[in-house]
Amino acid sequence: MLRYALRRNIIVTHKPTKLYTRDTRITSCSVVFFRPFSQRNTHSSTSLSTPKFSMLSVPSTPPPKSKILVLGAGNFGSCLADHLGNSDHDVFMWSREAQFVEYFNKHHRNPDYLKDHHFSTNIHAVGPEIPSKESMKQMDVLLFAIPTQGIRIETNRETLIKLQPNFDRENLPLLIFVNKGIETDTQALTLEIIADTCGSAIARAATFISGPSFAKEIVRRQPTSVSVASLTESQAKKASEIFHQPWFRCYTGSDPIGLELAGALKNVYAIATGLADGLGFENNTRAGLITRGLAEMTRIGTAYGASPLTFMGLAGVGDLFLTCSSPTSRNYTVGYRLGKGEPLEDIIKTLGSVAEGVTTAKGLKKIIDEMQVSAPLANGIYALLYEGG
Ligand SMILES: NC(=O)c1ccc[n+]([C@@H]2O[C@H](COP(=O)([O-])OP(=O)(O)OC[C@H]3O[C@@H](n4cnc5c(N)ncnc54)[C@H](O)[C@@H]3O)[C@@H](O)[C@H]2O)c1
Ligand SMILES: O=P(O)(O)OC[C@H](O)CO
Repeated sequence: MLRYALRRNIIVTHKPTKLYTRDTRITSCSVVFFRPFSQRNTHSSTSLSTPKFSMLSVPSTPPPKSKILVLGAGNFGSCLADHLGNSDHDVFMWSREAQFVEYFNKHHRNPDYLKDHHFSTNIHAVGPEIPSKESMKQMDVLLFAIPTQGIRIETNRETLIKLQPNFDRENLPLLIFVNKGIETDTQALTLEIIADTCGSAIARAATFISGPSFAKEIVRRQPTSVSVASLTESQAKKASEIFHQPWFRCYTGSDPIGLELAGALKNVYAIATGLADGLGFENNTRAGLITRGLAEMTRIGTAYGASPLTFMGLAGVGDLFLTCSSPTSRNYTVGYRLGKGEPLEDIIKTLGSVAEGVTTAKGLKKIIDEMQVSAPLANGIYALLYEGG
């Protein structure tokens, strides 16, 4: 396990508010360091610091109006842009497609996703060029809603690489990430991808939001609760205030790694429950799979250095329960259609949207093999997707 940690250069610190670099000789070091695996207790929760979760009270005065740039105009990016626009912020939504930008600004509709929804007029679409240094300087918040991994390329990494020369490093905006996945080839979480591409100072400024949150329901103002975590709790609090509304509740914590892992792993277990449903198994089976999935993701997360309690919260069991039990989930749908006998390639081609569990299952397989964690469900899903069953 230590070998794994060193290869990946990830060490979880006991003080989650700081990021350290291992080797001060590497001045431009972009590696995020956490507590050494050798100091981790992989089975017991008692030695792990408990992230502080606090219920954020609804602010008595609305948060100041922020300038927010949302990167990614898919289901989740446009749904969150809508929520923020309706919360009176000035929202800019970047898309890499010129046609989208033109269409959205004319009709306030998304031609590809959430097609029935009329979006907030506080949103202005921008692109397809990568946002300039000047425009980035004016932003209080950058919200990344781009998938971790495309079918062939690492989409989040690609965007960060292009964007990073344009950051105003003296005056960083709040950086918020909502993607839920593990990069296939590197097995990196987003916090590591940010550190790799932009450096540890920018990784320190990152905040993560995760929890049971279908875009389709958020645009209809269905009450939704999410967890918000960053290495410094003040940033998580700031992000919460920007998003918080009576129908959109944010709970802050300080276990970004646990939150990220929970969000990524639940997608793999949703493929498993979808598969069982597609094969004709009933409620007992699904409940058993969700419960064993929760045990498995907690085991993997704990071995990774995350707090097991994070998996008991909104980003863990909350999102696992949602995703594993609803056909609204794309990951569940992939599993369901596999269970009905459709080939994976056809499902991916026709799904029309990302199902991060498919690529995450591949990255996760390497992680569980190297860490030697017992994960029969994740192994089974990997075998089904990539080894012909
Ligand atoms: N949809 C939801 O309900 C939901 C909820 C919570 C979290 N998420 C997570 O948010 C992330 C985005 O999901 P989504 O539902 O919006 O996906 P989506 O498939 O609906 O949209 C993805 C968007 O990203 C854009 N994109 C893809 N590759 C890109 C690249 N290289 N550069 C720039 N843009 C690129 C696409 O053009 C598209 O607009 C995923 O990690 C997902 O797990 C989604
Ligand atoms: O449609 P899915 O399976 O990507 O799930 C969407 C969200 O992650 C649910 O919280």
